[in-house]
Amino acid sequence: MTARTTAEKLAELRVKTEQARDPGSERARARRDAAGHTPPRERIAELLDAGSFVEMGQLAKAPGSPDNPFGDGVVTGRGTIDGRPVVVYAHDNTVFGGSVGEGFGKKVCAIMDFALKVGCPIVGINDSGGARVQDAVTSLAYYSEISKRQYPASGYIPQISIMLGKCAGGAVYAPVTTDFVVAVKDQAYMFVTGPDVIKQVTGEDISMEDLGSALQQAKNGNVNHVAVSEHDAFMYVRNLLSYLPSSAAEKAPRINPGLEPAPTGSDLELDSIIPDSDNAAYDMHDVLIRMFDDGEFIETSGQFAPNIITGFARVDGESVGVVANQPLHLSGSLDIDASEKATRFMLLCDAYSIPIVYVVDTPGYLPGVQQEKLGIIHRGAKMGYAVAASSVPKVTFVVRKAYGGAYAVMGSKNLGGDLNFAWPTARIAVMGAEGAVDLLQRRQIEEAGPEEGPKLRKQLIDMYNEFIATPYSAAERGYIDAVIEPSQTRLVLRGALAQLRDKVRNEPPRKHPIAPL
Ligand SMILES: CC(=O)SCCNC(=O)CCNC(=O)[C@H](O)C(C)(C)COP(=O)(O)OP(=O)(O)OC[C@H]1O[C@@H](n2cnc3c(N)ncnc32)[C@H](O)[C@@H]1OP(=O)(O)O
Repeated sequence: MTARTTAEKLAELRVKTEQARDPGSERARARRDAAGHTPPRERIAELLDAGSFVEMGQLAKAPGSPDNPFGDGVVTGRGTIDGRPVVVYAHDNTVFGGSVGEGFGKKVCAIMDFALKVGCPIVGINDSGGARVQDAVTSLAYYSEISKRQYPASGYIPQISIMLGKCAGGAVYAPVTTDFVVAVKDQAYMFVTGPDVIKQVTGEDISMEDLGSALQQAKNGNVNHVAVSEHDAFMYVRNLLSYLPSSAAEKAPRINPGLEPAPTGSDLELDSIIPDSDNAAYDMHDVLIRMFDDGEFIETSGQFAPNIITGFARVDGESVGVVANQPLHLSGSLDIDASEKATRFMLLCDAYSIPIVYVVDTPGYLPGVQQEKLGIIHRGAKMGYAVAASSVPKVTFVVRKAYGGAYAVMGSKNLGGDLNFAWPTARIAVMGAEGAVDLLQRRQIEEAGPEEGPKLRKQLIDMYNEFIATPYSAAERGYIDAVIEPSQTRLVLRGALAQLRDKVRNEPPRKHPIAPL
């Protein structure tokens, strides 16, 4: 064979690179274009800083046939978001349906190893049918290899999944093992097995929409955020990453510190935000946007357990995680879903050294047969575990009700809150006035007769609210550090977190604690 010239070798490289650019079959690409979906490299380009993407493994192929397409169903590489390094992969649905084969698996494992080495986030853009059926055990082996790497990555480098297509099997299990899952409405579908397999196995008829739409999966907690378009998903993830450190060895970036150092008109509005009536609802978001820098709050898992709000904001430029009750849903009570949502969020904040701010207005854990049957005892207990387990600075504001066990797990000082404040509108007690009076003074009320009984009950309720369920009995005992005017909240929080910046907690020597049942 004659030696080829340098020019010929360069030409060969150009041909291969061109073939690798969009390597799916014409039919598969036409199907993608007709669905209005974008190719993986365009998706990556939109997510990352312009021109920052450097591809790794572009010429990888599945073994077996020289005709196998380049890339093997996934595009992998590195780039930057807001100038900070990230590793990224995007499934190529036009090659074996974006399923995981040997070349694919090796590429994803290689960039995961790379991210672990340099300590930077991994963002996965998912559009895949899961394990490659024709590859049998090889694809299962590589899914396991990927999962194995998710473990050391967990809590060390942020892992984020963006769902942009119909994803099944491992292509949903791997994403839910990451820190955040973002799915696009009317485009992303997630299920362990699709409608056809379900029909075959159980005989149940269900549409793709009802089974696995982004909205459906957001309601059960599989998805943290539903985006309205691919672009929206990428912008959400860029924003989300700005609240997180590149790795647990670093701090999240401090952005625009020093904003509004004196009370503002928006602060003053907090003084009239709590309704006079105990049972009137209000939107906790209206409180939150007045507590943090620039009125910005990025919510996570908004559609799952909306009775508790979780998300990120900034205080004097520093990232904080927020856990707040939402009186608009279930009166802000804690049910199983709320407990699991808040638990996961607190442990995530703790892993990335992000302080936690609690904003409390909850009548307690949700009573009910269904909740008990589903195990609220052990599932609800997780929340207390997470508060105690989190060693990051924790600052709590009780704005209205803090009743029963929910008082304890919403960042109480007794369970590990570092600095705890209450508004004068706070009611801190074992239970609400009605319940307490009916439990303790039932006989007295009955003896007063049908005329006087209800009047006496009302008097006792008023007395309980006036003298017992107040922030002052907690302040007297040191469980509340100060009762503050609501309009002071933003600046008090700023001062509290500045004081707690160097907080350290020494852990006892052990391998790891064990979460409640
Ligand atoms: C550990 C695990 O992951 S186990 C789970 C294994 N995966 C599965 O059971 C899912 C199998 N796939 C499916 O159910 C469907 O393909 C869906 C729901 C994901 C997508 O459905 P549709 O959008 O209708 O796409 P369609 O079924 O036509 O698939 C598109 C192409 O991808 C291929 N493909 C999809 N999934 C896979 C897969 N897992 N392995 C290999 N090829 C696949 C299809 O054969 C098809 O190829 P073609 O273009 O040569 O015809």
